[in-house]
Amino acid sequence: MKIPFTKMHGLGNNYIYINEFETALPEEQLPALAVELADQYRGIGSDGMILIGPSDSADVRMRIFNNDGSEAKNCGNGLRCVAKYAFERGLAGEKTTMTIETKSGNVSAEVHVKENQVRGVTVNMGKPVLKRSLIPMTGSEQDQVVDEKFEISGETLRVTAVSMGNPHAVFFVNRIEEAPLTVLGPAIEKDRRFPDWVNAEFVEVVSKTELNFRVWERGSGITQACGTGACAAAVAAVLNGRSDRNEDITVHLAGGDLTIRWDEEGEVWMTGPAEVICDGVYIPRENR
Ligand SMILES: N[C@@H](CCC[C@H](N)C(=O)O)C(=O)O
Repeated sequence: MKIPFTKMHGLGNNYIYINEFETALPEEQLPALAVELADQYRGIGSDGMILIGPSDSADVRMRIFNNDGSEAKNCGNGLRCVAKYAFERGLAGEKTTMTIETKSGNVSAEVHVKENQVRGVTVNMGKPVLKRSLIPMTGSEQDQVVDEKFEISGETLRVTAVSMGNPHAVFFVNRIEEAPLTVLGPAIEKDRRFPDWVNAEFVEVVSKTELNFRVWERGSGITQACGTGACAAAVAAVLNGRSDRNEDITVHLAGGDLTIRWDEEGEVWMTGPAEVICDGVYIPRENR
């Protein structure tokens, strides 16, 4: 068996995309395939695998697997890449605004096209979920987790928790260079207070409209960018009075910038790039 694929990235957050309109993959093999593809030595190398397939409720469906094989419910950088792929390969007709089904609900994405190529994508990421039990996070009965004391590995931090369909723990730091990504990232990710584990984000507030950002992703470790994480960071900045609602916030990630806005109606908007790296055909290990 050979698997046609496209490698794409959004700000360096790269996944192997497989078109399920053309290629059927056995459900039980998906986690292992994600791990195999992501292996930079014997696979292709990536932060994980994303499937683009038919949907009953939207133009296309996205499924995302991290590089440890776990399946997540949402992926911001993935959504922009899926929109670009669907537009350029005619999966959503000629629509420049399309709907995408995810495991956390449907979203809409608008592609910005120049000379028949998608140069950027704006996604309405929907409303953030702030209720503690839905993040999910254990703890006191407090309804929302905003600037809450969080002790871990002998350090005392303060956490704001936001779900963008997937869970995020946001920690503000004074200087992004000092973000304890490798020291505390793995411990936060699997901390028992987050029953589904969590993506850990460190954020420096440069100004009300500018944030520096670094991420330790659940299931993938350090990545160059996390779209849902950038949305969570902007929401957390507003909840902590460090940014304003309805204002564009530029989030500087390791791989580049995203523009995030949490509007008056409660919707979070994300705008940023998406790029194709290459198309290819993968030969699974067992078939070599
Ligand atoms: N990189 C993604 C998020 C991917 C899933 C995440 N690691 C999780 O397990 O929730 C993004 O751009 O949002």
